[in-house]
Amino acid sequence: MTLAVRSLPEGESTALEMLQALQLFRRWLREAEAEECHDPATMVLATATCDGTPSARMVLLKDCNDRGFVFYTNLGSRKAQELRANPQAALLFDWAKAGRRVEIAGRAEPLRAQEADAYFARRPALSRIGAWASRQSEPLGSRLHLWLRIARFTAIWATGRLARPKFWSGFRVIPSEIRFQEQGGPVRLVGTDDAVNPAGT
Ligand SMILES: Cc1cc2nc3c(=O)[nH]c(=O)nc-3n(C[C@H](O)[C@H](O)[C@H](O)COP(=O)(O)O)c2cc1C
Repeated sequence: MTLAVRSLPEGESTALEMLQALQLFRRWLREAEAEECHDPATMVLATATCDGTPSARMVLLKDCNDRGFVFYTNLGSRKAQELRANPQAALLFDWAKAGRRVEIAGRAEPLRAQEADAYFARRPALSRIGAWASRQSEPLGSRLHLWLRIARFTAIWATGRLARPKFWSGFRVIPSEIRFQEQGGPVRLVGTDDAVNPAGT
């Protein structure tokens, strides 16, 4: 049973409503961090080609502020190529233990280089090496080839020169609609009176 859904269709939502929805999302994410066995920042990202052929995959949410939802990827990947051609995207968070789901639709914008640089610099060394070594969405020639690339970039990292590759960056999904769903258990209010309709709509 869906207990609470808040839908904010483009054109009908006010900026204030969207800020409240983003606040509620961050609260649910914090609560999921305490409850879920899997990483609650895991989300499904759906994209589509210009002719509407869809595709979906898991990615990790790396930031959510009042401007939207940020993830990082290889810019040669299928998802990045599709988003550059068609910025419409959908995200889905599934927090099974809490019986909560959040569905988001919006437009993906590439991050500015400075923001991606700052995030890349904060990543653990192995993740930075992985970003250089991985040719995402391309068939892996052989494991040996991948290991050789990892060894090569580990050696470069050891000299302290592993800046963000130009082919790796992030996108921010700016939401036009956020739908909150809560299932099962006792009815509980899941947001401010304005942000969420507990009766479900
Ligand atoms: C739990 C999980 C988290 C993932 N997070 C990311 C991520 O943040 N960025 C990314 O590019 N790929 C991530 N991946 C890999 C993608 O799901 C996907 O296989 C890869 O990015 C290629 O996708 P594409 O060819 O559709 O672009 C993740 C996979 C899993 C299972």
